[in-house]
Amino acid sequence: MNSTIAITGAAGQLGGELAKQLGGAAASLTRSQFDLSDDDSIRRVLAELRPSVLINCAAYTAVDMAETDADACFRANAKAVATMAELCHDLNIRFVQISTDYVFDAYAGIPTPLSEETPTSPQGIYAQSKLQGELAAATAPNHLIVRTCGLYGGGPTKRNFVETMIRLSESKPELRVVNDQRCTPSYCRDVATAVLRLIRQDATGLYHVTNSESVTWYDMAQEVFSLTRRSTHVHPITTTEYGAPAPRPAYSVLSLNKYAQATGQEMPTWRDALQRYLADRRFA
Ligand SMILES: NC(=O)C1=CN([C@@H]2O[C@H](COP(=O)(O)OP(=O)(O)OC[C@H]3O[C@@H](n4cnc5c(N)ncnc54)[C@H](OP(=O)(O)O)[C@@H]3O)[C@@H](O)[C@H]2O)C=CC1
Ligand SMILES: Cc1cn([C@H]2C[C@H](O)[C@@H](COP(=O)(O)OP(=O)(O)O[C@H]3O[C@@H](C)C(=O)[C@@H](O)[C@H]3O)O2)c(=O)[nH]c1=O
Repeated sequence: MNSTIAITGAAGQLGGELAKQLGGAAASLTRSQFDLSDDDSIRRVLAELRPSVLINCAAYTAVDMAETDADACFRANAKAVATMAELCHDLNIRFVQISTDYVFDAYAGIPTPLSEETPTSPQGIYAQSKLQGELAAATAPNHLIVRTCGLYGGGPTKRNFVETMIRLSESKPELRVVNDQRCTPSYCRDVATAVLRLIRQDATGLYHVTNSESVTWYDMAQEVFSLTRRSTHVHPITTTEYGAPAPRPAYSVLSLNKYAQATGQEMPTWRDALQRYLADRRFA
């Protein structure tokens, strides 16, 4: 086995950022090289590559489309993860699986940041497939599962809330954005740095890693337009009014205490991260 860190989904937001930060130490695998729907390709690539670490950033991430595409979503986000976990067991590879805040939903009483011990309650197809992927990943003896939220990064060609807001504002003077979902949208650069820190510390088990503090998507949209000096008017609406196909958590702010205790590091705030992303993007 060599010291290579293999990254799947390398053409995606987080995979691309990890590849950038790892440089030559990374074996970056895109969909054409590592297809989650093809077990044989997964087995062949990992047997040939024999990396020391496999970071799986590849996933079916189209949350709303998943509601009517369950088979493909579960094949990518659960079945393929089980295959990877089995191979990581057999080939003694450290398995790093990325998961989501959407595994949470209902909460009772006053919302407080959700810890790694908080019971999960995934509602939509995507969310359920990601929790099944966590359970599969945990069968690998040496596994690290990182839940994150609201990823953005990689510049204007990537699909995420920040880029969607910027793109829509170019053709619409007014937008309607939900104000009843609170979470912590996170800059891929900060999440990638934190994931690599956990890997270097030989951390195992489940960790929450997002930027810090929390915001509603409505307030996030407002901040995007304030920082980009756009006059787009944002109307606060409810999740019901928005009417997206997939259910989403009303509150999925993740507690970062376990990460802070393990690394001695505090994550940058979502506001600081957004400012840096938009500054970096201007020159992207
Ligand atoms: N985006 C977010 O807001 C959040 C994401 N996550 C999780 O983080 C991880 C990374 O997400 P993110 O970087 O945003 O995702 P992206 O959607 O940016 O990238 C996902 C990558 O996976 C690849 N992919 C999709 N389907 C397959 C498949 N069947 N076989 C091989 N590759 C495939 C895509 O390839 P291609 O480029 O060819 O389409 C893409 O490059 C995922 O596990 C996701 O569930 C967790 C919380 C929030
Ligand atoms: C584009 C848009 C979205 N919204 C709402 C929909 C949704 O509730 C919220 C976020 O919208 P998006 O569709 O951009 O993001 P969404 O696909 O919900 O993002 C999710 O991606 C997956 C992969 C994850 O794992 C989650 O952590 C989360 O980041 O904002 C509006 O209210 N108005 C809008 O114009």
